[in-house]
Amino acid sequence: MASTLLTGIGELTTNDDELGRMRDAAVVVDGDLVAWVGEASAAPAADELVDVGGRAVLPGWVDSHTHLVFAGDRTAEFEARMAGEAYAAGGIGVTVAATRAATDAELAANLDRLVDEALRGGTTALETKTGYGLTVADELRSARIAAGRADSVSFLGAHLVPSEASDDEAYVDLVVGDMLAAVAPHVDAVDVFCELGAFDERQSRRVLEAARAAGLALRVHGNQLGPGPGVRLAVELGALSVDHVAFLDEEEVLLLAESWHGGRGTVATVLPACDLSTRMPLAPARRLLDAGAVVAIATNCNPGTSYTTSMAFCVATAVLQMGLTIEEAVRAATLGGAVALDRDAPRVGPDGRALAPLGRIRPGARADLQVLDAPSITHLAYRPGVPLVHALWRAGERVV
Ligand SMILES: N=CN[C@@H](CCC(=O)O)C(=O)O
Ligand SMILES: [Zn+2]
Repeated sequence: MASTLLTGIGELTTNDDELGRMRDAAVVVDGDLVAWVGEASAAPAADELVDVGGRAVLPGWVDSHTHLVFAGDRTAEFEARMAGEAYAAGGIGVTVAATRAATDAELAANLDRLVDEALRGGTTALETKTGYGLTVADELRSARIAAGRADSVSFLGAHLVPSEASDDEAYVDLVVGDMLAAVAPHVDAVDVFCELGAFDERQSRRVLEAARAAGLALRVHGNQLGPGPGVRLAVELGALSVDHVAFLDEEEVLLLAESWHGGRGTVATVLPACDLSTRMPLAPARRLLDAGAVVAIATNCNPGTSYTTSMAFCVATAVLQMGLTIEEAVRAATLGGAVALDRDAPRVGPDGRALAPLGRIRPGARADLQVLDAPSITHLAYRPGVPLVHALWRAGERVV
């Protein structure tokens, strides 16, 4: 692959502690990596030159929480919610029925459609989950379909106890037994919906401990619909992230912050579009940042609680309604997501291939760059709802 010099960058957000937010900058992309970052006047030569005309450049979005393997939609449920109905975990069952009835090709096509939609909106890396199959065969095909189409795949067999299960315990036995064994080769993490109406603390612990024993990373859906044990459990077991975190007391905020003292802790992932779509309180992202927690912003794209792939919408909401500065929100939606996926540093993939770090623009990082049709990242919140992706590179390849 030839090298490319991006020059004429009016504002460059690197997320790098030393490089910071630069003006009049240039970036060299070589193969799938960033090779050089610095002042435009000092840029080296490259095979190809792209002048971005004073526009802002930032890392591609890293969407660390989506549920994209599904069929059907839940428009009627959404309409009823907007007319005053409350959201309940049981709605997941509607999507489970539609997903089981779909062919592999239909599930793959829907996933491709959403990944492509996300890409056009500036998302260059994403995690997705199983969780709408809930049988060994349907979770396995969900994991297989997701693998290779997402940067990270989480097994969410513990999403809901399906209606055909004889009892909750028997279903958890299946999740930690045959289901986990079947999907493990295709996923890198295990997630659990730890919430009233889904899985309680003891059941969630069983799932997470089995995941850990299988050598997989842990994630938790926690404290979404009310106070609960999700955050404490996630921190105690060293989960990479606990997501939703809408209902937190001060102790839980501190626990999340302190999890980073002396090593890698648990990322608090906020899902602003989901909070709005379920008419729930917005997660206390400001309080979390003030306490020193590591925060990620993700879409939680799914047909029930958050049917959007737009990270830009989530960033704008975080700024306009959650009290984050634009720089904090952009960092949470790029580097924050990378940390939640444990991809903020070089890693080795399951096949032994080197995986370049995500979420920063600096030498050695994966060349995931978005060029905004705006002079600064401020426009992401200043002009909410306006599609601002002017150009996009993913792993060094120009895709927009
Ligand atoms: N909370 C659990 N799972 C999804 C909702 C899934 C659904 O309602 O279909 C979420 O993250 O919001
Ligand atoms: Zn979710």
